[in-house]
Amino acid sequence: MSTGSFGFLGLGIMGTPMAKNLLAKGFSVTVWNRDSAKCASLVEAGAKQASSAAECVEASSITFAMLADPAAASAVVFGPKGVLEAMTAGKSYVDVSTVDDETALKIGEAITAKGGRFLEAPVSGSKGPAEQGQLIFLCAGDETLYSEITPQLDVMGKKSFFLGAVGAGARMKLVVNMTMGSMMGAFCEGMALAEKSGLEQSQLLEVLDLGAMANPMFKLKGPSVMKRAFPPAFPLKHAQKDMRLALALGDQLGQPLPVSATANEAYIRAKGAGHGDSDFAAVYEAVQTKP
Ligand SMILES: NC(=O)C1=CN([C@@H]2O[C@H](COP(=O)(O)OP(=O)(O)OC[C@H]3O[C@@H](n4cnc5c(N)ncnc54)[C@H](OP(=O)(O)O)[C@@H]3O)[C@@H](O)[C@H]2O)C=CC1
Ligand SMILES: O=CCCC(=O)O
Repeated sequence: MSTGSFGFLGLGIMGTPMAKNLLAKGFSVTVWNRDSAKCASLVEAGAKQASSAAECVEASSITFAMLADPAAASAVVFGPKGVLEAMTAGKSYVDVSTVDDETALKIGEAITAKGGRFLEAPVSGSKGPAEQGQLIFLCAGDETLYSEITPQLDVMGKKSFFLGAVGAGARMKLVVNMTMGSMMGAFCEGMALAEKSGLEQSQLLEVLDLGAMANPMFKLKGPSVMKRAFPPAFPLKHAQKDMRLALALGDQLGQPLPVSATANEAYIRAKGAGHGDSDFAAVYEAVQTKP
């Protein structure tokens, strides 16, 4: 292991391009994924492949993890042949998955109890920004580690924030995604009502894009909604997980979130109807009914 050796756990829609960007800039990267087949394109791009999360941490000074949800992030750290088995003083762990603050704290405490350093760094931005190295990192935890990995964060992203103690990154990420999920729900209702009332959805998109509500998300997802084709960039099951975690945070804090709670119902309905692996714009399927 050299000081410049990086690990990457979790090679899904986001983890794969993030790890590829590190490799493309010449960093030494060892990868692991539960389904080992997903390591192939990374190995082709120059990565070494580990046979377990523990082996990946063993081979790396700093390990990034991009995992589905709190259960996955915890399983990879605390499970058999997991991160903790190889965590020692001198090693660092950067969890870029979207989880709740309780999970981030639990993981952070376990890493530091083994002598390691911990940074949570969930990202804003989706598949395209991950491929283009344009993510936004929402970091909290060990500030020295944050400063040390600035070159790597700069390869994968366009901006990084340091928000303070562990938990603040998760909370910021959940607030952002809750806002986004509600916005997408309202947008899909607008598209459905436009169609039902005899308007052209393409004209609604144009009107929205010229006014105060213009935003990259409506512009990007509008054509998908019109075609009712939802190849996953941000899987709907993860968007619903984020709504659920944000609502739980609101509940803990006594913060009413009626708009987001209602939007969450639409995501639950879309997931139940089999759209969990589609892009989150497929929430349209839960609000659209045939004319
Ligand atoms: N897609 C997006 O636009 C964005 C996603 N995020 C967040 O990033 C994280 C990853 O998202 P994304 O890449 O889209 O998701 P994917 O569903 O594409 O990838 C999920 C990853 O988690 C792994 N995983 C799931 N469960 C387990 C488990 N029990 N044990 C070990 N590994 C597991 C999967 O492994 P396997 O391949 O074996 O199933 C896979 O590597 C999520 O927290 C998501 O909310 C954040 C910003 C944007
Ligand atoms: O967590 C996913 C965020 C998707 C995005 O920011 O576009």
